[in-house]
Amino acid sequence: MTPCIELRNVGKYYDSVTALSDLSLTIDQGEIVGLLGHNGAGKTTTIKLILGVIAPSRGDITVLGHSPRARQTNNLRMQWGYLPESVSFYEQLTGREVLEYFARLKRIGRARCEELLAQFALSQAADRRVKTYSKGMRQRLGLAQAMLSSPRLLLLDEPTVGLDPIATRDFFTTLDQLRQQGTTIVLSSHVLPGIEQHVDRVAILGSGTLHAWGSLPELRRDAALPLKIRARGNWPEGVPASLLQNHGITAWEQIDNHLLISVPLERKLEVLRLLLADEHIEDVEVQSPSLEALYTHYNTPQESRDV
Ligand SMILES: Nc1ncnc2c1ncn2[C@@H]1O[C@H](COP(=O)(O)OP(=O)(O)OP(=O)(O)O)[C@@H](O)[C@H]1O
Repeated sequence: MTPCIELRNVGKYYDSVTALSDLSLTIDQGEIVGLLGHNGAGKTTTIKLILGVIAPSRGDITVLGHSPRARQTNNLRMQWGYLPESVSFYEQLTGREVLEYFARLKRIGRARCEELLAQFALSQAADRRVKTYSKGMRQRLGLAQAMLSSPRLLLLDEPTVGLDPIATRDFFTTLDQLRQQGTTIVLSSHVLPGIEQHVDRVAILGSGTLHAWGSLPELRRDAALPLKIRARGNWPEGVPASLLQNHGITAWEQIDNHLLISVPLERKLEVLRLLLADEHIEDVEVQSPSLEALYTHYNTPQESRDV
């Protein structure tokens, strides 16, 4: 597959501040990539470097085969969508006027604006001034602006900030649809819930350094965090030692008629077989390490990791 974005050993320094150091990523066309990290991790810097708004201090960046700062990229950039971290608009303009203003800059017709106003539930408020919009409405207007050109590449900096749960869900549904149409999407976030099912790969950044890069199954394998198995059973005299202890499984606790077991990934099937062979078991649930657990793991210094 042709890469859409390539960063090779990219660093960005501001005097004594290292915003990003030695970042290498290859992002394929049509994938959704999450840039995750705390405040100051380097997410916005990465997005600005990909956009060509700032130049790297070292390393190389190519977007669709060109340097994002090369002159021939100007036309290509018209087909990219970008949502900055803090969206601000001309407060005196209406939502429709704002969108039409950006549409004119990108030589896009009004029909597309109407389509996006409807898609982001702003049609009814389209003739109200932006200064009367709630935070969520501004964010939705920003997203509509980013999607004006039906972009092949969409860069979104903290897109779900200010969105309520329904708007967040709708937003991710839109991203899934765009991915199906071949759009490459890079989104930065420090809000993890909700992202997991929608990203193909994540880059976990901390203090300008890449801590982890891969799909969630890859990161789960690499992190080797234990699985949680939750079983419900009806043992008349408590959980018998023969069920787990006698098999060397010690990380478990019983709360009423629930068993909470922590096992290494490679023992999953063995433990499931043991549980399913027990006549008192009524239900079994397996929980893979969540994105939150992986994020915490990779943001913990290696020497302090408890695995
Ligand atoms: N123009 C600049 N001058 C000096 N330092 C900068 C500049 N831009 C970014 N930095 C520093 O680079 C580091 C990374 O910043 P960046 O904005 O990329 O982080 P971020 O992950 O997007 O954080 P946040 O979630 O808070 O937006 C921070 O320490 C920031 O202070």
